[in-house]
Amino acid sequence: MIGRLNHVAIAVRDLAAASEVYRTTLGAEVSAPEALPEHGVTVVFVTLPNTKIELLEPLGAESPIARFLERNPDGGIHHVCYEVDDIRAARDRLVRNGARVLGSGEPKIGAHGKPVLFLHPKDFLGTLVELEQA
Ligand SMILES: CC[C@@H](C(=O)O)C(=O)SCCNC(=O)CCNC(=O)[C@H](O)C(C)(C)COP(=O)(O)OP(=O)(O)OC[C@H]1O[C@@H](n2cnc3c(N)ncnc32)[C@H](O)[C@@H]1OP(=O)(O)O
Ligand SMILES: [Co+2]
Repeated sequence: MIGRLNHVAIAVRDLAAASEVYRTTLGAEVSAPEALPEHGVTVVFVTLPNTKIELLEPLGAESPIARFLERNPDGGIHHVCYEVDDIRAARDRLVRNGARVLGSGEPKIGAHGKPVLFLHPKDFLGTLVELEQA
């Protein structure tokens, strides 16, 4: 069911400093920051030849990454995102198999303008999983 690895997300406290690490120290192409209030994050994407790295900074009091950063003050890998051909069919199959879909269960539009869903980390080996419509 899952296809390509779309991105690996890293939660950070300071997006400008994190972007500089990827741009200058690692020599990568880093996008301009984009605020996504509906997701409670500001994001930049690092483009790699085979996938992307998503750097996330909390946005707003209700950010879903706030507690993660309290537990991991230096930042850390927050989620992996896999592409699926049909996100609603994937969700229905996962729910039938007992996985927990986070939030309302309805896909939201993600950072690439495509529908996304999140799956509970406790159901996937301690890793938060994002699904994105291919
Ligand atoms: C940029 C837009 C979009 C895109 O298009 O790419 C994005 O990526 S948005 C990214 C941010 N959005 C989300 O993460 C939405 C889904 N996330 C959530 O709903 C919450 O973050 C969460 C997964 C429910 C966790 O919320 P939190 O407040 O941290 O809950 P708890 O403190 O109760 O944690 C419960 C339990 O789960 C462990 N946990 C939490 N986060 C992670 C994580 N990222 N990876 C692995 N494990 C995680 C946490 O440690 C708790 O475990 P125990 O202590 O053992 O109970
Ligand atoms: Co993501």
